[in-house]
Amino acid sequence: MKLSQMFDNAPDIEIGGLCIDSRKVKKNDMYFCMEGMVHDGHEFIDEVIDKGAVCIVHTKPVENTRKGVAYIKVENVNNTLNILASKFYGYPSRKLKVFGVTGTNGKSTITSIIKDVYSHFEPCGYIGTISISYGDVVLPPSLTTPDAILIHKTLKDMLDAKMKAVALEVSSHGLELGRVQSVDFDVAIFSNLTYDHLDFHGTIENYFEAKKKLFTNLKPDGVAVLNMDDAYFERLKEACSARVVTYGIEKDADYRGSEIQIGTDGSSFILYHDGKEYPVRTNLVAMYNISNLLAAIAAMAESGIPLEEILPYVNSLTQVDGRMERIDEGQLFNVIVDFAHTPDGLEKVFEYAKSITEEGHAIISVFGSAGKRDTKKRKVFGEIADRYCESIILTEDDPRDEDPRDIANEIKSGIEHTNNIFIEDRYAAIRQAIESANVGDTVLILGKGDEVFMYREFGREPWMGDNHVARHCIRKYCLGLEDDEEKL
Ligand SMILES: CC(=O)N[C@H]1[C@@H](OP(=O)(O)OP(=O)(O)OC[C@H]2O[C@@H](n3ccc(=O)[nH]c3=O)[C@H](O)[C@@H]2O)O[C@H](CO)[C@@H](O)[C@@H]1O[C@H](C)C(=O)N[C@@H](C)C(=O)N[C@H](CCC(=O)O)C(=O)O
Ligand SMILES: Nc1ncnc2c1ncn2[C@@H]1O[C@H](COP(=O)(O)OP(=O)(O)OP(=O)(O)O)[C@@H](O)[C@H]1O
Repeated sequence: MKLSQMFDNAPDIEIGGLCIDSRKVKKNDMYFCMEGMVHDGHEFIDEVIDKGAVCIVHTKPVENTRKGVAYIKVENVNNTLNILASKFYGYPSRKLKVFGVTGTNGKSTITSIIKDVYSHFEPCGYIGTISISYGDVVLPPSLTTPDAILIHKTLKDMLDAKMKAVALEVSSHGLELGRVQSVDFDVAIFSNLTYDHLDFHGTIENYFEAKKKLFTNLKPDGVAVLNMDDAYFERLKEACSARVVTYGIEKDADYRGSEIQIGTDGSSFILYHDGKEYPVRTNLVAMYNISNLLAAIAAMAESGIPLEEILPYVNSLTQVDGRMERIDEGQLFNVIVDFAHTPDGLEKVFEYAKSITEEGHAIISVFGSAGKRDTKKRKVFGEIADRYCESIILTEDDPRDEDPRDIANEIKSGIEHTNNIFIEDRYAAIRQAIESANVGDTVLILGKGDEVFMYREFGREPWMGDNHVARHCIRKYCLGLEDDEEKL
């Protein structure tokens, strides 16, 4: 695209690509000087020109301008980036049905359900914590919500691959840092808001204000799908200029789940909508997943897919890796791997574990808490686990440059009654939990979900994955089966 098509009175330079990171700049790129928390993009102007950038978008004065390079001074680099990223890739979000999901917990689950079910009607892609995926393409995730350039580029690639819709996870960081400003959302879904990310947002009020942006920026003919059971429902509803549709379990929502039966391998409930009753059977378990499912059902139904056609598919949903993932190798106790890493997530998973563990049997949990992230939640994790568990094994979870033992001690400060030990090595901790389980017990391995890396002081190190380790330990140490450790 020519620079003159982007800005009035700009020279006719051909722009090959857009870039916000000097380390990734290519010849003929346009570089946007973003001011971040650590660096100021203006620092890298010379470097990017040396690498072949032909246009610099900036706010601060630039000394030593160079011939053959266009300098575009703007009021706000991020706003310009968002407008141009969408334009450069041909406004792809306007041509796709875009489902945006935000909330503290449940984003990956709700988007995965939408991608899974909606794909039976029209090809649907996914962008989020787990991956970027569409058609046969599965790419590793960048961030939960990537930067504006990657989002619009990916949406264009999805269009080229004949996708008609996309389910996009929208994190509070993504909203606060303006990564989705020019995404044309059709449906905005809210799961819940509880304590998280206060290291970044400072206060829960700021955190709410960030989440709210998805709804205040929603186009008037869009649909906001809101959780009526959540404490922030009323405030969010007031902030919406688009049509609001509600879902819930406790309140009389537009899509209401009731008479809910939760089992170990599936659940059932009655869906009440528009004066009609629909019996629903799903392979999802845990009460919070019924809420996630209702959100996804409401979003798809409001997009024009009849409920009668959606519901048959919710009993064979693809397992979302590491989210309430049941590990069953034929052992006589429950093993669940889950991504719970917020107080509310932990509480909900323990509630479910309690509901499936008969009186007289134990809940054994293995978890830690991430280094250099939201340190206040550590003690709270201890307090929650203390209320539900018979045994707690504290271990490493993305320690970064903190000592996992110190993190464990902070968690320990919330544990008053329950037996607990610290085993630094996560593999050894999982093995210990599995070897100590008796018939009828429930082992919960929490915090890392499907992640196959561990953040240490030097960066990411490969991690075998909680689900693989759990499966291996059950086979090897409980069932006495041969298990190829190479496969881990
Ligand atoms: C807190 C946060 O979100 N930080 C994001 C932010 O970083 P920053 O402000 O520190 O950027 P910076 O390093 O100061 O750099 C400023 C600018 O200079 C550029 N730069 C920097 C260095 C250099 O050598 N050359 C260069 O051009 C950078 O590309 C950037 O454009 O802008 C960067 C560029 O877009 C992001 O990569 C970075 O995400 C970091 C990696 C991150 O870990 N973010 C996490 C916390 C995040 O966003 N998480 C949410 C989900 C959270 C959840 O729900 O769990 C997500 O959506 O993934
Ligand atoms: N509706 C919900 N209410 C409370 N907790 C939930 C809910 N849905 C999921 N969880 C918990 O949160 C964990 C993460 O779920 P999920 O990945 O769907 O959320 P997320 O919002 O995408 O989180 P992240 O962005 O950190 O990946 C689950 O493993 C579960 O423990």
